[in-house]
Amino acid sequence: MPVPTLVLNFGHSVLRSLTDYTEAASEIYRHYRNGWNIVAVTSAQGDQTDVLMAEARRIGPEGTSEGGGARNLPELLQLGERRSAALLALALERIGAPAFVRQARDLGLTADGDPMNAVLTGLNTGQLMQDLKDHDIVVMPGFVAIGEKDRAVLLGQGGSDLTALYVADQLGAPALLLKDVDGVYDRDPREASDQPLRRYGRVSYADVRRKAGPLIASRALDYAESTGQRFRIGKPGVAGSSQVGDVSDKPVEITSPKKLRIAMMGLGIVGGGVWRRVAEHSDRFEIVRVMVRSPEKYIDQGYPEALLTTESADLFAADPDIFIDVSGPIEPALQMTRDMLDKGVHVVSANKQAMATGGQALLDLAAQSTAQLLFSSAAGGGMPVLEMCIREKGRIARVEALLNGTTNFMLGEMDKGMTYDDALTLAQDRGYAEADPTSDVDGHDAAAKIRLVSLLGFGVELTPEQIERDTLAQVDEKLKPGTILKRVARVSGDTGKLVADLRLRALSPNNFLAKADGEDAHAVFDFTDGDRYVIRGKGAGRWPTTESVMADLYDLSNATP
Ligand SMILES: NC(=O)c1ccc[n+]([C@@H]2O[C@H](COP(=O)([O-])OP(=O)(O)OC[C@H]3O[C@@H](n4cnc5c(N)ncnc54)[C@H](O)[C@@H]3O)[C@@H](O)[C@H]2O)c1
Ligand SMILES: N[C@@H](CCO)C(=O)O
Repeated sequence: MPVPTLVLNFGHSVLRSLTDYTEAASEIYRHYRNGWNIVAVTSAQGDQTDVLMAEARRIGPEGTSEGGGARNLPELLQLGERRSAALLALALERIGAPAFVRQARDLGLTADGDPMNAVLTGLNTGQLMQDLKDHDIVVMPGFVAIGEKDRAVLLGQGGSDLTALYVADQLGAPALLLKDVDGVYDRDPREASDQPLRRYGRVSYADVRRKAGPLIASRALDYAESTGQRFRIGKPGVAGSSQVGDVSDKPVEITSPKKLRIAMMGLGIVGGGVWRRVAEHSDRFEIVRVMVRSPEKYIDQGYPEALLTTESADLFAADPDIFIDVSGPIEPALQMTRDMLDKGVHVVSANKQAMATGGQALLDLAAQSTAQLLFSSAAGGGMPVLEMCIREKGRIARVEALLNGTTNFMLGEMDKGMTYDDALTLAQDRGYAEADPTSDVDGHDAAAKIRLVSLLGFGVELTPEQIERDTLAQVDEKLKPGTILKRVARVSGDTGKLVADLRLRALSPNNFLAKADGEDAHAVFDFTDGDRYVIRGKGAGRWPTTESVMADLYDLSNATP
């Protein structure tokens, strides 16, 4: 079965500053981890199109305007959307999400008529489907298509909404247009009024025109109505949205999400990343206390002394809604996780050793608690391997995966001629390795992740001793000419008999796992019905791991009334 595709459009209103591209990448990642392939269509940032237009007026022929007068104007004006696509792809790359930029020409997106207001006529859906199969996420500029004589043409005002709706329609995929409002309201939210604002769950094309004219370009709305296409309008990071179609429901008042109080343990590579990203979302989250071993070290780095503590009791006393564990050792992390769940505090953990040791008993405790236990970042870094396990449990026959970023990175560097020691030092410098990196090289780290895959994907608890493993010291004896060496985690079987190991395997260069570069993580899931899914991401590092923690935080925020 092909992976379902979702088309997202990032409008001008959500691409105002460079930071907004980070938010857009997060939005894409959250959908990707939920099992979607993504086509992300970009608008230009802020007023980029106006800036380009002003340049054209200065340099171009007399009479150059949005209405026409210069045949080469589309070549210039398309650059805003193309720049946006490249920036978004870079933001995705930073968090380790797979991303491939495609231009209208590559995808055979064609249009006819007025070069400033052209009408879309075709898309090479076969090419786009292939790109999605190969890369999972395709980023493309909106607003531009290829017209007569292979020249660029533009789609008029709000053209990227139209691009997204057209592409979604051609693929038979759902579309979500992302704006700075989380749906269609009964009046423009910018208008001052003492009446409460109400959002539509479902809203008709006619009501969108009547109540929310500036929200979506009329050409895009006309296109959807003429083809009977339903689509959603929403806001990055917010679960609620409005579905545009034939009918309207009664709009309802929406309350803003409660600001969640966070107590955190650990402020290292991952903790430092989480701190910064949470600070960018001060409307949704607030860090109220952080437990570290040596506060002086963090005060020197500029963290506020008043928030730091060495005492776990202070974290409980801070009355948090969420406990984030980004420490390394099993204890006190595991006991604190249990105690927090007992108190009804949600837990987000990156601590794979604590989660694997807690095992089924910890999951049972969480199931009895009013709070949730989320630990997506504990395995695979930014690769959503545990999400896939949870989603597909009961259907999985075998998982093959690269689950340790440090060793994958080291194998790549050693293959290029670096020594084992230098490769390990570099992995540590880049923040991939554990505090004690023997855990990475001897397979202890990957074994904990294999235990989490077994637990969530197969419902089986394995002990570390049940996982046979090769250490990285065995590289020379395993390498074969013409092959690529990877240390592959493998889990297969069923609840009756599950077999798991971690082996250095000499793979053919065509093998999907062999194509993972550097700290990349790849995983192949084979299902009992013969289906196969592959997923990718970065297996380690500050930003990919932070993104995974942030996605768990957003899930909690969106689920909290
Ligand atoms: N670095 C990565 O790429 C990555 C990826 C996924 C998961 N993880 C996991 O995330 C966690 C943190 O990793 P990191 O790379 O940030 O490690 P790090 O060594 O950079 O940071 C660990 C932090 O935990 C603190 N800490 C440890 N024990 C503590 C205790 N008892 N009380 C208070 N603070 C304590 C340390 O002082 C430090 O601030 C680990 O469990 C790791 O396995 C790391
Ligand atoms: N040290 C771990 C961090 C991610 O869990 C790795 O290299 O994979």
